[in-house]
Amino acid sequence: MRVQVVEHPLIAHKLTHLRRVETTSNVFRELTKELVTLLSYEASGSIATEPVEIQTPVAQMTGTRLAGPKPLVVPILRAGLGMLDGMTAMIPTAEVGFLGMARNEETLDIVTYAERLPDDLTGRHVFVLDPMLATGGTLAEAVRFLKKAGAAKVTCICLLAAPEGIERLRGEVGDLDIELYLAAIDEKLNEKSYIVPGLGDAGDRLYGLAE
Ligand SMILES: O=P(O)(O)OC[C@H]1O[C@H](OP(=O)(O)OP(=O)(O)O)[C@H](O)[C@@H]1O
Ligand SMILES: O=c1cc[nH]c(=O)[nH]1
Ligand SMILES: [Mg+2]
Repeated sequence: MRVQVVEHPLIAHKLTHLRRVETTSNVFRELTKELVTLLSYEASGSIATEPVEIQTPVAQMTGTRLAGPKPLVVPILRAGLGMLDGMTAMIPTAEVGFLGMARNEETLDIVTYAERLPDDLTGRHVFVLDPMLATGGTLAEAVRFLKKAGAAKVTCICLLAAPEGIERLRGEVGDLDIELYLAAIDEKLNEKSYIVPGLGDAGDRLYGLAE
């Protein structure tokens, strides 16, 4: 499993603003979109391409285009939905599927309450979007599900991760062909399994419940 923290001054600046308790939902949504756009540049580095013959106004040349099958972007509802626009801005031809997953805040069990994906994922490069990798339970479950459905490669894009979550992911699905791109790895999880220092509940902050 490849793990890369994308280091860039704009990512560090925007992430700091995102974390601040006084950042309102509308600004939080805008920053999330901008951060995903920056992260997706790195995260799409291994996307498959093929040569294409084109004519410029001056000459014929061999250019490059994305190879089929189309990449599939899968936000994990709810919070992952906040990352979708930033990603499709960069890969407008991608297909989009949805996984609705929530962790029970008492037991930390993962409930998959929605699934709307293409029937056959064979050979597909899937980009999973979820801002928070805390205990890793949600992402491990999502990766297992997508791989079982035939995905050839899974690239996960998260804003923040706890070291405990990365280790769990490595232990449970690290032998599958997966990559993880992050804006930062934080210090630890607290007693409620929230990321410290983190940014709080990403879904609540995106959709106004934290204000
Ligand atoms: O790594 P884990 O310990 O599994 O926690 C991470 C999950 O928690 C959050 O979602 P949440 O369950 O709060 O659902 P929401 O997006 O609807 O708020 C987050 O968006 C991840 O999906
Ligand atoms: O810190 C955390 C952990 C899980 N989910 C969140 O939204 N935030
Ligand atoms: Mg939540």
